[in-house]
Amino acid sequence: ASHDKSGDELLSADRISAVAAVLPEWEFGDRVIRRDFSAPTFLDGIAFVGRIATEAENRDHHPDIDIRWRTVTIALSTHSAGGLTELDVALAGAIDDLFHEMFD
Ligand SMILES: C[C@H](O)[C@H](O)[C@H]1CNC2=NC(N)=NC(=O)C2=N1
Repeated sequence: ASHDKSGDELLSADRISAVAAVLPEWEFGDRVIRRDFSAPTFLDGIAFVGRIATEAENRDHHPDIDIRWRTVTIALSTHSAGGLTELDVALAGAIDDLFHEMFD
């Protein structure tokens, strides 16, 4: 599983600043990152969430998901570490790629 020792180390402050530069659309909170995605339609949003779910299962790393009509809000944190780890960074990038692949 991806939650072995290497994936569960909390990101350093330097690493968080570097990550913020490569994930500009994501909002960095204390211990969590969050992004709102605006899908073309409600059903597109649901399909997007379906793809995210498969990606999350494949990685054994799961986002918190909120769906309000066409807006899908994704929040990522590593619960077992109590904050942000490389697992969150990797999944955020994969979700950004999915969104572009589906709707660009
Ligand atoms: C047993 C399983 O590996 C763990 O419960 C995983 C599942 N998915 C997870 N997802 C997230 N976001 N944080 C975790 O700590 C986590 N733990």
